[in-house]
Amino acid sequence: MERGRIVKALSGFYYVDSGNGTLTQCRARGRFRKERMSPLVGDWVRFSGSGAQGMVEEIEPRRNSFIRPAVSNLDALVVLASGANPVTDPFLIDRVAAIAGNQNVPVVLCVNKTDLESGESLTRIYRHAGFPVFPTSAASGEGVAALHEAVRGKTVAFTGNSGVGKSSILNCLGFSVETGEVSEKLGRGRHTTRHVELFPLADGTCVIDTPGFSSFDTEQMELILKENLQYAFPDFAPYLGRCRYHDCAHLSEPGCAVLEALAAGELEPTRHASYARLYEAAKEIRLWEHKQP
Ligand SMILES: Nc1nc2c(ncn2[C@@H]2O[C@H](COP(=O)(O)OP(=O)(O)OP(=O)(O)O)[C@@H](O)[C@H]2O)c(=O)[nH]1
Ligand SMILES: [Zn+2]
Repeated sequence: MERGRIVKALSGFYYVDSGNGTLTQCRARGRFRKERMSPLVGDWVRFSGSGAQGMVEEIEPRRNSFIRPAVSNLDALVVLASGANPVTDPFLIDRVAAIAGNQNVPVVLCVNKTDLESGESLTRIYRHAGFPVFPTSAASGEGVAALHEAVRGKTVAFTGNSGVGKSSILNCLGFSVETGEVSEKLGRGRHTTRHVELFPLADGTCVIDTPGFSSFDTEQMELILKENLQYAFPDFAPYLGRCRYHDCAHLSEPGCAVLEALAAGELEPTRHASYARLYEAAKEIRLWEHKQP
C-alpha cells in the first residue's frame, strides 16, 4: 500500500497525491460509509491500486476537520479583512476564528487594501488579542512577502467577506486564478455540493480557497458547545479557571476573571462582545435541539 494525500474530491472519487507527480483516482472502501467516516480533502491515506483503479484503504487520524469546506489537516486559517470598502465587521472575524479555534487551528489575520485604508483599528485589536496580523495590499504588493513567509509549506485555507481581496492575494502569492475561477463556475453561496481542491505551490504551500464567511461557518458554529466556546478564544486562555464559579459563562457573573480582564483593558471589548453574541447563539441551538423528538 502507498501513502498519499487526498487533494481533490469529486463525485465519489478521491484523487490521491503520493508525491510522484501523478494522481491516483480512488474509490473509498464501503466500510468508511458504514463507520460514517467519509474521506476528506487534506486526509493522509493509505491506498491500493493505481491510475483510475485506486482504493482508499485507511485514513490516518486527523488533526482537525471542517464541514464546509469539507477539509482536514489545516495548519492555519488565513482570515482576510479590510478597513477599506467592504469594511470587515470584527464579529465576522471572531466567528470564523472561533470555528478554527474550536478545532485548534491557528488563525492568521490579513488586513488587506492598505493602499486605500491602513486598517489600523483591526490590526491593533487583533495584535492585542495575540493573533499574527499581516497588513497587505494586493494592489501595491505591500506585506505580501511577509504573509507568504507565515504560510510557507503549510496547508492553509483563506476566508473573508466578499470583495476583501482573497483572489487578488492568492494571485500575489503565486496561486493561479484557477482557485477563483473554480469558485465562480460552481457559484459561490449556492447550496450545492462544492468541489473542494487543494492547490499546491512548488514550495509545498497548499491552499484551499473558500467562499465567503457564510459558507464557512453556518453549520460548523452549531457544533461548538457553549461550554467550549471560551476555549475557542485564545486571548481568554490566561484567565480561564480563575473565575469564582467553575461553570462561569463570563457574561455577568461576579468574580469573573474574564470580565475583570475586560474591565482592566487586557481583553478587547469587541472580542468579548463577539464571545457573548456567539454564546447566546450556541445556547439557542442547544435548546432547540433538545426540543426535537
Ligand atoms: N485598492 C485595492 N484593491 C484591491 C486590493 N485587493 C483586491 N482589490 C480589489 O477588490 C476587488 C475584489 O477583489 P477579489 O480579489 O475579487 O476579492 P475576493 O475576496 O476574492 O472576492 P469574492 O470573490 O467576492 O469572495 C477587486 O476589484 C480587486 O481588484 C487591494 O489590496 N487594494
Ligand atoms: Zn468568568
